[in-house]
Amino acid sequence: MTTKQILYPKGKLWMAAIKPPMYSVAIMPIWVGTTVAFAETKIFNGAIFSTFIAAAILILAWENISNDVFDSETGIDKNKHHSLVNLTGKKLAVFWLGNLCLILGLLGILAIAIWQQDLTVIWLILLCCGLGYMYQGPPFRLGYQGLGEILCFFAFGPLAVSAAYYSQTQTWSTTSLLASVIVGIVTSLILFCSHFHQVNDDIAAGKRSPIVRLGTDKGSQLLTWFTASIYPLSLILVLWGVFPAWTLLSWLSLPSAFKLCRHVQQNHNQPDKVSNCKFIAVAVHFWSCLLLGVGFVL
Ligand SMILES: C/C(=C\COP(=O)(O)OP(=O)(O)O)CCC[C@H](C)CCC[C@H](C)CCCC(C)C
Ligand SMILES: O=C(O)C1=CC(=O)c2ccccc2C1=O
Repeated sequence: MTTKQILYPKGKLWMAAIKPPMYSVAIMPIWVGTTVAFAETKIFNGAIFSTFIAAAILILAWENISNDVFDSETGIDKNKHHSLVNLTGKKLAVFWLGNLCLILGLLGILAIAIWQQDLTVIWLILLCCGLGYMYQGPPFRLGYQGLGEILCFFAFGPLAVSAAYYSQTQTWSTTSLLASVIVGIVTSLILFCSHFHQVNDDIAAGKRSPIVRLGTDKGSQLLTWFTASIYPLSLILVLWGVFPAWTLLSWLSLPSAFKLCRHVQQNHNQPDKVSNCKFIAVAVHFWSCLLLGVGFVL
């Protein structure tokens, strides 16, 4: 048994590599776009919804698998034992597994486009994939410049939510666009949180993540402001009559939001303690988006 295996049980490393909780990030834009479409038009196509969810999961799998491949080339993942490339030692196989996921995911989206006899959805999702590639792939690697959160906001927010809305209705909606701002913000919070414990590795590999740029203290303050922003935003939209009152159910994510901000404020400069904050952010994302969608359906 190697030292690595003694310190990190293989099963746990594989779970960390596959990141099951992260896949709610792919599901929620489709959920929110579809529920807004149902609220406004009473249209719901279950086959399109389930195909879109499966395709979104496959596309996010591609993003994560290829992230391990591209990061293995810059040396940034040399201490990341749960990188698929480090776990298997088979970079090429991992690369093609990622590509297979992408092809299958895009075939799902193509099926929706053919169903609709309209290529709009596929163009929107190709744009999302382009942003995903630019985040990590050469020659762009925009995540290394600290631009990942902006790409993440547009990919999982306006683009993915509008694509889901369009896949049901073949029209556009201002309400869906406004809901997508909330989805985009909470998704970017997850990415922002993922940098706190990686500052040293990021600096060593030349990655200027927002936390490397700002420092962990200012980063924890910014996190609090952005996390807090989604609650008054949804309240204003309800008071303006844009969102139904039931969407305030998303405020039930407040306990997770408080936990996230408190945890990061207390531990921002202690990598071992702050490393789990990404998963608290996933809980904020999950509950706020799930309940926002429920609020549109009720
Ligand atoms: C792979 C992502 C983050 C991991 O970043 P990092 O390298 O810091 O992580 P490790 O420490 O684990 O190595 C997420 C990046 C998100 C990206 C900016 C945008 C992705 C767009 C998706 C491809 C779009 C999916 C659309 C779907 C919902 C239809
Ligand atoms: O592994 C990660 O850190 C992330 C993976 C991922 O798919 C994702 C998607 C959207 C926002 C953030 C993240 C991650 O942080």
